Amino acid sequence: MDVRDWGTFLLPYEQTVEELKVKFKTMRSELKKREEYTPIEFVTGRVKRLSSILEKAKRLNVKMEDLETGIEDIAGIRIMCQFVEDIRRVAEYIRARKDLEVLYEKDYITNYKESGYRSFHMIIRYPVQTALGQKIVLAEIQIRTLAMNFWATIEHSLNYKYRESLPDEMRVRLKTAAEAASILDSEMSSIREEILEAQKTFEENSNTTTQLLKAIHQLYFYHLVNEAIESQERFNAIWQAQDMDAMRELLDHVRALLSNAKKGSEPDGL
Ligand SMILES: Nc1nc2c(ncn2[C@@H]2O[C@H](COP(=O)(O)OP(=O)(O)OP(=O)(O)O)[C@@H](O)[C@H]2O)c(=O)[nH]1
Ligand SMILES: Nc1ncnc2c1ncn2[C@@H]1O[C@H](COP(=O)(O)OP(=O)(O)OP(=O)(O)O)[C@@H](O)[C@H]1O
Repeated sequence: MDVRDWGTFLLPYEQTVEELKVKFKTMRSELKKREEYTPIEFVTGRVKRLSSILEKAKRLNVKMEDLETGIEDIAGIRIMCQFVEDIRRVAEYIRARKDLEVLYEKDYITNYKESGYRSFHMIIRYPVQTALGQKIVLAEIQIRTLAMNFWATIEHSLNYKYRESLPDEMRVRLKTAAEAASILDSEMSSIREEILEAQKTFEENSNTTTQLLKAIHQLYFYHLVNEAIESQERFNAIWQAQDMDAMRELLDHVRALLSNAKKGSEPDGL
């Protein structure tokens, strides 16, 4: 292949990387709007450099005419997540998509590599629409946490610097660093559960408070002015003490008053 042929060979891969980046960045903003929390922190992508494709083809004994099937990561994107749990969720979203097909997965989180490398990989078939019609290309999606990414980026640069001859001592220290990154991820996961729990309790408490204030307001409509004033005063005291059990009790009490009043007469203005 001459230089011009390489340019056209890489075109569908460039298009694939651009499209996949847009799709997963869009997924990030959509999930943020829908659920206020997104498992995707950020997305990157790259087309493998020519020298790297040729070096890999040589290493894996892939013939030039078999590059499209023999090298699966010419197009690659990387999805970074805050927590390990998010990786499984993102993988589920990818499996459910109709615009790509997952060929196979490599779980380097459960089965981390000898180097200490951790990530979840998916090799996909992606149909890209070119001027000459549809072309199906292979692409790699790497999903990892911020800590895994930090480790892999440093390790990649060190390996690049030392080529094949990374000193043994360095290799061992990198492995230990990978363990440390994994512990960091576990720590963050346990904090995540606490945060989610706190958010849930906060939401429930805030719902009770809102319902109680609405119910007290309704007492006026039923001319239960004394009860409304008394409930408001009790609410103020409970609010000061942040006693949620008392808040729920008061809500039940006010609801009972309202239900009795409703049996009697229709409120003014309702
Ligand atoms: N930094 C770092 N990245 C790795 C390591 N192992 C795998 N990767 C990344 O994951 C990609 C796919 O790795 P593998 O699943 O081993 O894929 P492969 O195509 O069979 O083999 P290689 O790409 O030669 O490693 C690599 O191209 C790297 O981007 C590692 O030990 N360190
Ligand atoms: N799927 C991917 N998404 C985003 N960036 C990637 C992806 N795979 C590799 N990269 C990054 O692209 C750059 C070039 O990597 P390159 O493809 O040459 O090597 P590699 O994937 O690490 O190795 P290999 O040749 O063994 O596949 C590196 O910074 C690497 O971290």
